[in-house]
Amino acid sequence: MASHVQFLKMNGLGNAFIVIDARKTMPQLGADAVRSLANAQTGPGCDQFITLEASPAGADVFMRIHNADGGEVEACGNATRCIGRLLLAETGKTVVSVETVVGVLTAYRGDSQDMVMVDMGVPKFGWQDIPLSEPFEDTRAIELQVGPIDAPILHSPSVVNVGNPHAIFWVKNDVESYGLEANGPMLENHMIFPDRANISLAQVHNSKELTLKVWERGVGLTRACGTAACAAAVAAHRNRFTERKVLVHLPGGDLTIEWREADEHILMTGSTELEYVGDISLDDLTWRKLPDQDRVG
Ligand SMILES: N[C@H](CCC[C@H](N)C(=O)O)C(=O)O
Repeated sequence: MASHVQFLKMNGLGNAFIVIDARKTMPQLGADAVRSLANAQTGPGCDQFITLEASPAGADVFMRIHNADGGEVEACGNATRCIGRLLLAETGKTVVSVETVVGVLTAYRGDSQDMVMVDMGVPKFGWQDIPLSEPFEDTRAIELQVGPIDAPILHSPSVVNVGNPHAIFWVKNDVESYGLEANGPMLENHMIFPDRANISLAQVHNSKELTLKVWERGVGLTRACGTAACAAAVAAHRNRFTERKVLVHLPGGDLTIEWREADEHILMTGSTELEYVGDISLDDLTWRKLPDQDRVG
């Protein structure tokens, strides 16, 4: 078995990924290795660790997603865009397919090499689909006593599943003014969320624009979260706050989200960045950036 593996350091609006292409050699990296590499103190650092594998469903690739805490999860919109960029360049096609544990997603070339649009599929709203531990018939507004951020709530929180679970708290003031870093762990692990949840604070500016701050399940605060942007855009429209197409501002940049009326699919468009190629020693997980001329593939 190879003693080293190359990786790509990529990001979608600052949402950081380490990408390993295991379609040729499958490196044995367990949860402990993921945690070590995802931690910027001990590795390159990332929010999600992405492993590319052959697709059993015949898609261009199977994308396996692990959060920085080592847990495997169902969806990652920004990573899907980054992998879409790699596949679009690798295949020369204008449309590529990415299989995940919750289905096959489609990625489309955008107006430039770094811009990618992903069809994230159809959202789910049933309380069992989120999932929630209690029955709520109207998941646009669930009753959740959460203390500190109750006060400025404009509207009870909404929950949506876009492959992964999301809760959106509608706030009146600047999303930076609620100390999400302090409230995040309590909300992520609230007993109402048996699978935990990704937590967003959303400030709606007008019918076409909102701002998000996200505490990601298994990660913490991130610069951007694609599935959160999808969930918030859908929940905002369901609450009649916005139209079906909105511009979502995140700390790392903007995403355009459209919840298409014809088929209820969510389309997410935004930029991606390939930062560098690196190399990891599988013996001791030490790593280094590779100079351009040493890149393979
Ligand atoms: N950053 C990712 C979401 C990761 C969600 C993950 N934290 C989870 O546990 O579902 C995105 O762009 O969609």
